[in-house]
Amino acid sequence: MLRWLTAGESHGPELLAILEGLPAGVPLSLDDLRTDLARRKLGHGRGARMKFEQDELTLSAGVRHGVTMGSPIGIRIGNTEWPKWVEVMSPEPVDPAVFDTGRGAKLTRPRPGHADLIGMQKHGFDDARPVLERASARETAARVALGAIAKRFLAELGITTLSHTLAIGTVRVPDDAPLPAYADLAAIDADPVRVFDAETSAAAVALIDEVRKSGDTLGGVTEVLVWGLPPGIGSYVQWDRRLDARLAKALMSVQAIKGVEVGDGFETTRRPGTAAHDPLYVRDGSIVRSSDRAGGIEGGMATGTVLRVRAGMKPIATVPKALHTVDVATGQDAAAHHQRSDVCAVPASGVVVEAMVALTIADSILEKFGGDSVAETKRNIESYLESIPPLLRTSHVSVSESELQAGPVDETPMGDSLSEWRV
Ligand SMILES: Cc1cc2nc3c(=O)[nH]c(=O)nc-3n(C[C@H](O)[C@H](O)[C@H](O)COP(=O)(O)O)c2cc1C
Ligand SMILES: C=C(O[C@@H]1CC(C(=O)O)=C[C@@H](OP(=O)(O)O)[C@H]1O)C(=O)O
Repeated sequence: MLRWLTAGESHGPELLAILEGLPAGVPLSLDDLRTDLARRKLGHGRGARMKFEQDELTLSAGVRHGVTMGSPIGIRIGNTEWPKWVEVMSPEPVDPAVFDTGRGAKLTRPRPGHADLIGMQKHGFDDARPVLERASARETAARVALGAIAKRFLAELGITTLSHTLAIGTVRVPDDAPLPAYADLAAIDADPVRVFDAETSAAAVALIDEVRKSGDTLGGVTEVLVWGLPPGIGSYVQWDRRLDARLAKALMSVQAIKGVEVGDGFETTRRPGTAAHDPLYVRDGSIVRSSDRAGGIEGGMATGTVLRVRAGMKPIATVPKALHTVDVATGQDAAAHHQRSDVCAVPASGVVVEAMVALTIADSILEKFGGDSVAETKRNIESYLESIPPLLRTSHVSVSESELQAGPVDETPMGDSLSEWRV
């Protein structure tokens, strides 16, 4: 079992994270984590803080000479903004005058859509500061660092993960646009909004600029793709073992994510059964699917084809054209608290969602295959794949109906396709 926790406030000294249960023998460098931390800060529409705050990374435990040891991994990400917040966020009591003006002034005009008001009710605060400090998506830096480790482990098993932006506000990648391949990751990261379609990207950038000028904010949709999964991780036998349920929980836990779809998701509900599923055929010695509508999960288990999940993010709640609220210090109508903030963080949310998918998949892999070293996990996967009876073996690549019809009559004996697996 893999487990992980984070701690830390948005303007505190640092974020902390612990990852426990990762096998020994996973090669891991600080640069693996730094690369993903840098990806999370990018995206047209991010606020000023992304430009001046650095993520000061330390790997404090669990890694020796560039390889995991099987012990808990400890991560520290220093907030370089901390010197400005030492008094406001001090763990020791400070002069109460700090709370009269400036940074320390009490926040009593809760932002609709953020955690401010309910957090104050729940914890008995007369100031939204302690709420927003932890509700803030600054915490996602810690999750992305954890996810980078999970991805490194998965890469050792031949499993690769990619995220990309599908929609920003009303601008959306056309339904018939081709899916990106893992090789397209660098191009996606180089795009200002992480969209794998030049026309859609330009339209999304223009929309963000327009919305920024009008003092508004935007949400959107991201998609994560995972290649190389062994079939059968997850389970149909109990609600909390289902892979789709675990992914939905992981994705919904990301700040501002309001919806999750697996495969064609809600679109599937509008189709008849004959056009909603992925029919099976025999091709080149194994069972192939003629489409990928299910997104690589059937009955709560990975099918072994590409996994495809989507996360929908609501628009940023700190709207510059401030929303109507109430000043809870006076009981009067007011405009919601607003300082700097992101206009659109959908590209960054994709990197966060990708991290949560990687952690969830790594956990499911370890649940089925175990292993105290990555070599042991690998062996267990290989022997499981070997044990699948020839007539039950499936291909991890789908082939379209038209290709299947055009193709030659298949003479390959069933079960000869195991070499396709990249473990
Ligand atoms: C990467 C990322 C960046 C975000 N940046 C901001 C921001 O600058 N301002 C803001 O008000 N909300 C921002 N949010 C969203 C808030 O964290 C979120 O709206 C808040 O936690 C309440 O949403 P919830 O109801 O889903 O928890 C961001 C979210 C993510 C994932
Ligand atoms: C700091 C990060 O995101 C922050 C997430 C966030 C929020 O309310 O979620 C609000 C903003 O913080 P601030 O109000 O201090 O400008 C973002 O900058 C980050 O992603 O590293």
